[in-house]
This record gives sequence, C-alpha cells and structure tokens, in this order.
Amino acid sequence: MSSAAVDIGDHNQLARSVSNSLNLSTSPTATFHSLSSSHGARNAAAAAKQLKPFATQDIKVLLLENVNQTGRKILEEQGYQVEFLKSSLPEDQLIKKIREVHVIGIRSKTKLTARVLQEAKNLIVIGCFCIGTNQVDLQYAADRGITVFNSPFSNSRSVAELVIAEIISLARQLGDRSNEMHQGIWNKVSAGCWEVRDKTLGIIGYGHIGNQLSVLAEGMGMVVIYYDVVNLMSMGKARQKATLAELLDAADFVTCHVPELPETLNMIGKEQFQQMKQGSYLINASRGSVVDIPELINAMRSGKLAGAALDVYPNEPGGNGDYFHNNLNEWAEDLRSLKNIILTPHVGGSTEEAQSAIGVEVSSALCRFVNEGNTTGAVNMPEVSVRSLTIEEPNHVRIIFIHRNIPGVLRRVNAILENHNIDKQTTDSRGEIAYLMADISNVNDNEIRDIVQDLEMLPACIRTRALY
Ligand SMILES: NC(=O)c1ccc[n+]([C@@H]2O[C@H](COP(=O)([O-])OP(=O)(O)OC[C@H]3O[C@@H](n4cnc5c(N)ncnc54)[C@H](O)[C@@H]3O)[C@@H](O)[C@H]2O)c1
Ligand SMILES: O=C(O)[C@H](O)COP(=O)(O)O
Repeated sequence: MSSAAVDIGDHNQLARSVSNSLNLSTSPTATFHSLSSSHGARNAAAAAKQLKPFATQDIKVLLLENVNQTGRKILEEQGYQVEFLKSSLPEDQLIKKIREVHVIGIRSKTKLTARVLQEAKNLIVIGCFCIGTNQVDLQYAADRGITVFNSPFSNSRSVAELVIAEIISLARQLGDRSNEMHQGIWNKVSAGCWEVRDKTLGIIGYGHIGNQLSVLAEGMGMVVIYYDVVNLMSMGKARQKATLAELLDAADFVTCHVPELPETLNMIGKEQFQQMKQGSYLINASRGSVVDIPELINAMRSGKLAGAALDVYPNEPGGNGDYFHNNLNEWAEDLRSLKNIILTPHVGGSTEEAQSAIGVEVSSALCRFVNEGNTTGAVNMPEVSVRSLTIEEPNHVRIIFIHRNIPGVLRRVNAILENHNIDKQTTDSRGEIAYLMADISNVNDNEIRDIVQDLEMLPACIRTRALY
C-alpha cells in the first residue's frame, strides 16, 4: 500500500484534512497507510518500471448503461473493484450507489444532477462513455472537484453513416415499403421517391459529426450547406450559411447535429418548419430537446415535410423495453401513426466499432486521472498533465490541489511546499477552477500528511489528493 492513499474522516482536524483527498474507506478514523507496506508496493511495481500510485484495489468503480467490455476490462486490469450494470438507475438507487464509489461510468441516460452529485462524497471522476455531457451538471461537478471526461468523436462516423442511410431511406420511402411487405402488401410506386444526387443537404451544427456527414454526402453527389454559430472551414465544396433561415430555405434534407444547450432547445419549431422547403425532410440524431415534436407532427401532416427520421426523444428510458406505450407524452401515438417516418431508439453511436473505441478511450482517461492525476481531455477542468513517476524516483509524492482560481493561492501553496524539493510543478485554470500538480521528492509519510493537511486548510481548497 502506498504512503499517500488515505482514509476518509470528518470528525477531527486530520480527518478534515484528508476528507477531500482520495477517500478509500468510509471509516471515521483517518489514517495514513504505513510506509513499510508502501515500500512493498513500490518493489512490486519495480518490474513495471513505473511506480504504483497506491493500492488500486481500493478504488471502487460503478459502470452503468452497458458500457463496452473493452472499457470494463481496462479498469479491472488496474485492480479496481468494478460493478457493472446494464441499464441506468432511477435517482434514488443512483444516489445510494454513488455514495460508495470513487469513479462512475455512464452513457447518455444517467442524469448526474447537483442533487445526485451532492451525495457523491467519495467521487473524484465521471466518465461519460459517449459524446454528449449534457446529462451531467458539469459546473457543479467542477465546484466539487469532480473531473469529467467524455469521448469527443469516437462515435461520430457511426452517427454520420446512420444519417446517410436515413437520407436515402426517406428519399425512397424504404421504411414504408418494408413495413408494407412485412404485412404482405406489394406496393410498387415511384411517385414521391427520389435520388439524392444533386439534392441539397443542410447540416445544422458542423462539428465532428457534421464534418463526417459533409464528406459522405458529397461523395453521393449531394450539395452540402451548413449553419453553425462558429465560422468554420468547409469540407470539400460545402458552404456555410450565415443564418439558420437561409439554410432552411435552401435545403432538401435538414439534419441536426448541435449539442443540447439552452440555445438549441426547440431550435426547430413552428417558425423553422414554415421556413423549410415544401416536401423536404428532417433528421434529428442530436438530442430530443432540439426538435419540437408536436410541430414536427403538424409539419408532416400538412405535407410540408415529406419524411423525417428521429433517433432521439425528449424523455428516453433508462433501459430497453416498452417505450411508446408507457410514454407520457401525448404526441407518442400521433408520431407512430405518421407515414415515412423512421424512429430509432438512440442508436446513432451504437456500433461495435464506436462502442469499443469509446470504452478504450474513456477508461484510459479515467485510469490516467485516478492513478496519475492527469486531466488531459477533461471537459470541466483545466487540462494538466505530468509524466508518470518511475522507479528511479522513489520516495516521491504527487500532490494534486484543485482550488478556486483566486489571487494569492500559488504563493500560499509554495509557502507550504517551500522546505521540500519540488521536482516538477504545473498549474492551469479554467474559469473559476484551478488545478495544480506537484511532484515532491524525498518525503516521508508524516511530511505528506502535513502537506495535505496544510493545503486543505487553505480557504481556496476544493480537493487535495496525494499519490504514490
Ligand atoms: N444519436 C446519437 O447516438 C448521438 C451520437 C453522438 C452525438 N450525438 C449528439 O450530437 C451532438 C453533436 O455531436 P458532435 O460530435 O458533432 O458535436 P461537436 O461539438 O463536434 O459539434 C457541434 C457543433 O454544433 C455547433 N453549435 C453549437 N450550438 C449551436 C447553435 N445554437 N447553432 C448552430 N450550431 C451550433 C458547434 O459550434 C459545433 O460546431 C452531440 O452534442 C450529441 O448530443 C448523438
Ligand atoms: O452522446 C452520445 O455519444 C450519443 O448520444 C450516444 O449516447 P449513448 O452512448 O447513450 O448511446
């Protein structure tokens, strides 16, 4: 066991000093693990050429929503205790479980609100095994010193391919023809069925997915236009439109790829449907909040839209099973009854390739964070990275100090560290939160405890961890 993995405690000065550190048990008695056992761990780690950060088997991980096995395996190989569940959890059960764990892995369904996170006394990091992070209260997490990672683009290609499939399927009314054949009906028609060549695709949100889609659509001979709040470099011959209205006015197919934000709530509503071309198509594989569904139903019924594809919905269930029949939204039946509408259960990123890549990417980021404190790729923390300590650097401690970004803190931190040899130190800030890492050599357990205790006493302190 390493010198600096510490227990939780809330009842005395020392307890307070370590309670914001990496809490490895819920015992009220705060203790540091002995150096002698830590030396044992170091010897064992010598073969790996890198120091072990602490007794990794004390780290508790909860993986929800059927996170890919690649990710689970990486975490288990670290020796962490991993609990794996196939679906998300209702809030009361989530709160119960989250109290115990240091790490949680989720996908798009698990809502980590302030209410849930305030119960997460031991939690140091959240891994979103997906692109979207709207399900997490990122600011609240940062304020509590909880770092959040995601996978920014590993499923982008899968979503883009789904949308290409939907463009052709809608243009050819494939869903309806297939349904008819399943019912034994032969209905050979060409009216209202089109090639996609030379048609205009309007992409709203030209990020990772929008870019991929742009290239694929041009490959099929489509004209691509896009609208984004940022000025961007176009792929191929695509052209950026200055306003959403200009895009809606010109596109035969409109597809949404924006994040869930207050500004994107019902971004496609009554006015936008009116601005679209007669007989055009709408695709939404971003978030359910982006399209006003009752207005979509009106636009389909009036013939303004010739078809639509939805992969995302305002209220999605936590796991597989009945959806529309239990759906409290009064529009559910109307939506299902429409012609030429493709309804999929949020499967845009659900391919073997994407899920396996996301598993590796997010779990690796979680391990780097838990073991070494590195935050590269974090979505709510400054990105700070320091190389791993090696066996040539024994008796070191790595101090991680997450604090409020206010004047004078670094001076105070360095006053606490001034009698020690700081091998490396780096710090960065993101808004109100700052993240400092310092590797200190030739320190013993008592000195480490004093350093942690003194840092915890600083008013700016959010969380302190001591590794190795
Ligand atoms: N259906 C699925 O399974 C699935 C899979 C992956 C991602 N998604 C969703 O798709 C979204 C987009 O993914 P991405 O990887 O392309 O994200 P991204 O961050 O790479 O791109 C989003 C783009 O939207 C732009 N944008 C933001 N607000 C806007 C606004 N109000 N108007 C116009 N443009 C705006 C941004 O500038 C950015 O260029 C994700 O946030 C996620 O919610 C869904
Ligand atoms: O944000 C994402 O990456 C997508 O919405 C996919 O989410 P999922 O992992 O829950 O399918």
